[in-house]
Amino acid sequence: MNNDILKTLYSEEDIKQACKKLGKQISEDYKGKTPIIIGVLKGAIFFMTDMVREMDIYTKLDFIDVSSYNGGTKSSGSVKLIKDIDIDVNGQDIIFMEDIIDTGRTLKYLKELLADRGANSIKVCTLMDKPEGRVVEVKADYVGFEVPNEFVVGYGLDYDGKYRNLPYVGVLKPKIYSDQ
Ligand SMILES: O=P(O)(O)OC[C@H]1O[C@H](OP(=O)(O)OP(=O)(O)O)[C@H](O)[C@@H]1O
Ligand code: HPA
Ligand SMILES: [Mg+2]
Repeated sequence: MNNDILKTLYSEEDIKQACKKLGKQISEDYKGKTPIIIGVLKGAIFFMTDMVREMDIYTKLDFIDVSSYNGGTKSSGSVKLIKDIDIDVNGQDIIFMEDIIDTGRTLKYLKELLADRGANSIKVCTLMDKPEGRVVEVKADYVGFEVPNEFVVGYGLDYDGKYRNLPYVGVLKPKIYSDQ
């Protein structure tokens, strides 16, 4: 699997440091509150579990599963809800945990969904932001890294459902896409 990677963008250590920094910042901003942390499956699994353990505040955890890439490198343009959250978010403070914001479609969909359900506040924490990929306007509140306009894999992010379990984030060799 490591052989398919052209270059590493963020090492395990880089990611660990980013989680520490963001966790500290969120703990300060939400002091005295109990935000609901919603992990956006599947990409955000590792980032979420690492992030919440860097937070020194009470939290409640939930998950939502949405998909729009179907394992490929291009957004299908429509976001499909696969699994909803269980918690009633009315009047609650929400923090979405995302692995990446690219076109912005997923985040726009999620923010509108929870705003309609009466959330008190909705913020977004993402490991990576790819501003050049943006198609709809949406902003993250907490960002680990601003990434170049390349398709990245690892630490939760997939190509063809694979590479999520790489402990770092990298760029695939072009031959991997052209073989498909
Ligand atoms: O800003 P966008 O262009 O909407 O892209 C970002 C979203 O796309 C990926 O999810 P994907 O739909 O691939 O599902 P997955 O997390 O299960 O891989 C990623 O995990 C984000 O949730
Ligand atoms: O660069 C990416 N890599 C993996 N999944 C993604 N979903 C949106 N952008 C990406
Ligand atoms: Mg994906």
